[in-house]
Order: sequence, then C-alpha cells, then structure tokens
Amino acid sequence: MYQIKTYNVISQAGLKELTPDQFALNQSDQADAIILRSENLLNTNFSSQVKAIVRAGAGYNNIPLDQANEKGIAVFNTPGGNANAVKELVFFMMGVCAREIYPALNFSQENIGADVSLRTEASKNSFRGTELKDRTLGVIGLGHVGSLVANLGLAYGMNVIGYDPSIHPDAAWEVDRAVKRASNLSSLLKNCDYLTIHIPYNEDNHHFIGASKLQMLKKTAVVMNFSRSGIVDDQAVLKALDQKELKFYLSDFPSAELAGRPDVLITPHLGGSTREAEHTAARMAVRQLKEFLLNGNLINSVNLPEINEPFSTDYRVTIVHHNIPNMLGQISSIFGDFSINIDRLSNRSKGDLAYTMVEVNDFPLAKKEEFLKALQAIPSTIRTRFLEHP
Ligand SMILES: NC(=O)c1ccc[n+]([C@@H]2O[C@H](COP(=O)([O-])OP(=O)(O)OC[C@H]3O[C@@H](n4cnc5c(N)ncnc54)[C@H](O)[C@@H]3O)[C@@H](O)[C@H]2O)c1
Ligand SMILES: O=C(O)[C@H](O)COP(=O)(O)O
Repeated sequence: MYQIKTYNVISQAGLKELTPDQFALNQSDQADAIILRSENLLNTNFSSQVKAIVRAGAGYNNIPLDQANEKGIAVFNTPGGNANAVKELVFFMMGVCAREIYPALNFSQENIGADVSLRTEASKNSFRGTELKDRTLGVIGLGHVGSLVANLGLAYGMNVIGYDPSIHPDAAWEVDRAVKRASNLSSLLKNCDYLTIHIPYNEDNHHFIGASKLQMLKKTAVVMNFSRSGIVDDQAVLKALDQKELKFYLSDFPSAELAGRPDVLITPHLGGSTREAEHTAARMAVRQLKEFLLNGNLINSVNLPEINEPFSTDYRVTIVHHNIPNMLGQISSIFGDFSINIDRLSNRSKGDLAYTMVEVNDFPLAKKEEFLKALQAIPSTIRTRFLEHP
C-alpha cells in the first residue's frame, strides 16, 4: 500500500484513479509520494520514505529540486495540462484591456437607472477601445503555453513574433510557421504592442523583465505576465507606468505595490484554474505517479530521464545514481554476484543524474535485502527500488 499525501485542491478526476487497494490517500504523515499544486515546499525536509513529488501543473519552482536530487526523489510536472486555460485567460485579459471593459463594466453597474441609455450613449467615447487585429504580439517562451498563445494571436489577425533560443524540437513543431522568429530579444521588445512571457521561474529568469527591457518597449505597450511573479520586476513596472513609459500591465500574480491602479489588472493566479485544466492536470499527475510507483517508469519527470517500458518480467530493480562512468559495470557485477540473470537493462541520464532499470525473471527473494544493500553500497548509488510485477 502506497501512502499518498496531497496539498492544495487536486481534482477528483485524477484522485479517483488512486485505487484504494493500492493507494491510501492522506492517511499517514509518512508519505511515499506527494501530489501538489502551488504549495511552497521549498523549506520542507522530505523523509527517506518519499519517492516521488508530482506537480499537478506546469511550474515546479515551489519544489526543492536540489534536495530531491540528493535523495533520489523523482519530481514530475504535467506539461501542457493547463496550457489551454492559460492561453484563453491571456486573450480574455488582453481583450479586457484593449476594449476598456473594466471601466465600462463599472460604469454600467454605477449607472443603472431610468436614463441609463442616455448616459450610455453620451459615455461611449470614454470606453472606445482598440482592436487586436494588426497589432504586434511578442511572445517570450514558446513551450506548451507560449506556442498556443502565439498561434491564437495569428488567428486574431495579429502580427506575432516569438523568442525562445532553447526551444525544444517538439515544441517548435507546434508553432505556426507564420509566427516570426525574433533574431534577438531587443528586436522583439522594440516592435511589440503586447508582450507576453511564458517561461519558467528559475535563477536565470529572475526579473527577466526589468527596467532595461521595459525601456526598450514602445510607450504604448502592454506587458502580460501569466508565468510567475518573480519573472517580472514589479518595482520596475511600477516606475515605468508612473513615468508613462508603459501603458498597461496585466498579471496573474497579486502584489501589494501594484494593487488599485487603473493601469494594472491582476487576476489571483487563475491561469490554470478551469475545471478542464484541473481535471487534466490531476489525471496526468496521478497516471504518471502510478506508472512510477507500480512500474518504475518515468513520464514527464523534471529531474530524471524519460523511461517508459512495458513491465514484461517478474521483477524490476530501479536505481537512481550519479551520471558517471562505470556505474553499469558495477551494477551488473552485483547482479552477477547474486547469480541473477538480467533479462533487460535500460539506462538513461539527465544532467547529473541517471536511472537504470534492470528487469529479471528469476530473483532470490530470500536475499532481497542483502542484494539491495549491496546495490546501495555502490558509492554513486542514490536510491534503489525493487518492484514486483503488479
Ligand atoms: N498562471 C498560471 O496559472 C500558469 C499556468 C501554467 C503555466 N504557468 C507558468 O508558465 C510557465 C511556462 O509554462 P509552459 O508549460 O509553457 O512551460 P514549457 O516548459 O513548456 O515552456 C517554457 C519555454 O520557455 C523557454 N524559455 C526558458 N527560459 C527562457 C528565456 N530566458 N527566454 C526565452 N525562452 C525561455 C523554454 O525554452 C521553453 O520552450 C511555467 O513554468 C509556469 O511557471 C503559469
Ligand atoms: O504552473 C502552473 O501550472 C500554474 O501556475 C497553475 O498553478 P495552480 O495549479 O496552483 O493553479
């Protein structure tokens, strides 16, 4: 029985797939695995029992990856699971801004009365908007979210420029060929009317949009941040807005300093908060977790390599280890020492870590603990698991 702990509201559409004969949900503090959304676990010290942490969503900057790597904990996210929801919110908010919808709605609320139609006609000029068609949309980051945003921009008749120097080849296939590739970031910044950022928050991307980049924008530009608060320097935005060097800021991340301004619209981190996105992300999270706990497969892990093989033998031994030479030799020789014949061996690496999955049919179960101890004693082994065919 695997103990699963959840944080935040995880959709039942996913959780119901954790069959009670194999998984106990929130019944013990000694969790084998954690499923979460935005809960900040950066200061959490995980017990040696925790084998996996699954982010039902895209951004995993709330999970301490260094600690996970040290302890051989597999960390997963659910890429693309909520991307459509973010794309739709970006365009809703762009429309709200372009068409002066917020002050217009306030006007209607405040002027409900007999002569409302008269006042409405007289006030129309105050709420005259602009169209998105023929405006230039700059998209930084063309992954799961950014590619959808860029393509929808084209459908709106916008001129779309994209920037993503390390785009994944799979992601590049998703981007419409009519999206222009910015040769450098400054050419994108100088030309766009709307700038939207869809990159992960990490050390490199802290305050990615700050004073110097804001200064390159047109004074009439609108900046949109539906990625993470730390990616945009709010103080620099505030200054640019005050000095009329920026027209509008749309963000999904509330901040005290930006609150209450007519040139700022902030949603309370709602990008992934649709029923559909929450269901999809939770289902992906649970399915990936089950594959890992029951079969040792790694699907959408952010710190370990992808490996997804059918479990066709009686047993599997999985080893998380440092990505260094001669690990396979050392691992195989321990199998040899215990006279265990290897039916299949898969080994993949990602950065400094590697994952080896060894499949066997005949295994001396009486010697299991001694065998796992020998594997664990290899200096660069981080974590071993023994799995029986489910
Ligand atoms: N507001 C929300 O509710 C919400 C929902 C989903 C995702 N997000 C945020 O959006 C981010 C992106 O999500 P995704 O699913 O598209 O991720 P993704 O990994 O599919 O794509 C991110 C892209 O950004 C690119 N990139 C990284 N650093 C860059 C840089 N400095 N300049 C240009 N490109 C850069 C990468 O090459 C990659 O193609 C997530 O990390 C998350 O923080 C927010
Ligand atoms: O990174 C994400 O997936 C989004 O920011 C959504 O976060 P949430 O699951 O906490 O709503």
